Amino acid sequence: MLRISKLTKRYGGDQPVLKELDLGVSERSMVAIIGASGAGKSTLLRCINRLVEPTSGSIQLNDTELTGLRGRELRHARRRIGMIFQGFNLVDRLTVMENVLSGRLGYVNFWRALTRRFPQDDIDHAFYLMERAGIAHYANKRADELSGGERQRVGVVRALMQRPEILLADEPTASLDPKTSEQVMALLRNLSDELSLPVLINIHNVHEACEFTERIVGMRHGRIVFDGKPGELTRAAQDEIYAGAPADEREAAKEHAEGAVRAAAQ
Ligand SMILES: Nc1ncnc2c1ncn2[C@@H]1O[C@H](COP(=O)(O)OP(=O)(O)OP(=O)(O)O)[C@@H](O)[C@H]1O
Repeated sequence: MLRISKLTKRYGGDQPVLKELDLGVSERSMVAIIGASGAGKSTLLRCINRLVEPTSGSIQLNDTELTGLRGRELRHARRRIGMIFQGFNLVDRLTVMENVLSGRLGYVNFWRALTRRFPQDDIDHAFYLMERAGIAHYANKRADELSGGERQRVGVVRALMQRPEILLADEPTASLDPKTSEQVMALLRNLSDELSLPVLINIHNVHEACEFTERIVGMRHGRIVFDGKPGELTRAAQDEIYAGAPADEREAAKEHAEGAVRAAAQ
C-alpha cells in the first residue's frame, strides 16, 4: 500500500509543482496518471523514489515513511521500488541477462556483484521473468541489438528482479510504436495481476490508460482533479484535466479518450 498525504514539491523559490497532494494506491492495482505537460506527473513519481526531494508531506510505503530517509535506509527503501523509464536505461554493451541481473545489485554483496556471481535463485528468477516477458531467448544478446519493445521488456524484468513492493513507470511506452506500446502495457497489466503488484504509470496516451488500467488519476497544476474508473472519464472531466493546456495536446488527449471511454463503459 502506498499512501501519500499533503505532498508538496517546490523547485527553488517558484510556485509549488505539487500542492498538498493526497493519493492512496492499494495492492494489485494498476493506476494511470494523466495530465497536460508540466502538470507534475514525473515530479510525483520522482518524489516517491526520492530522485526528487519532497518539500513537505508524507509518503508511506507499507508502513515505511519514505520522506526523510537518508544513506543506507534510503538505499534499502529504493530497492523496494521498481522503476521503469521511457528511455529504458539499459547498459548497451551488456547482455540481456546481465542487464536483468543488475536489478539484484542492491542485494548481493560487493564481491559477488564484482565477479557477477549471482545466487542460483536470482538466475532462476531471471529466467522465469524473462520467459514471462518473452525475452528468454535473447538472454545472451547484447542490449543494443534489441528493438525498442524488447528493450523495454528488459527494463520491466530488471525492475521486477528487485522483487519490488511497487512499480513506478514514467512514460514507459512513449518511445514505442502503437502496437509495441500496447504489448508492453498488456505485459505490465498481466504482471501486476500475477504478482499482486501495485503499478503507477505516468502516461500521455489516454486511450492506453483507459484500456489497460482500472483507475485514472488526472492531474492539473500539481493537484489531482480526477480520480475514477476509465468509464467515468467524461468530457467534463477531461476538460478539467486539460484546461489551459495547449490546444493540440488537449485535442489529442480528447480524441484518444472518447473511444476509450465508450469502450470502457460497454
Ligand atoms: N529539476 C527541476 N527544476 C526546476 N523545475 C522543474 C524541475 N523538474 C521539473 N520542473 C518543473 O516542474 C513542473 C512539472 O514538471 P513535471 O516534469 O513533473 O511535469 P509532467 O506532468 O511530468 O510533464 P511532462 O508530461 O511534460 O513530462 C514543470 O513546470 C517543470 O518545468
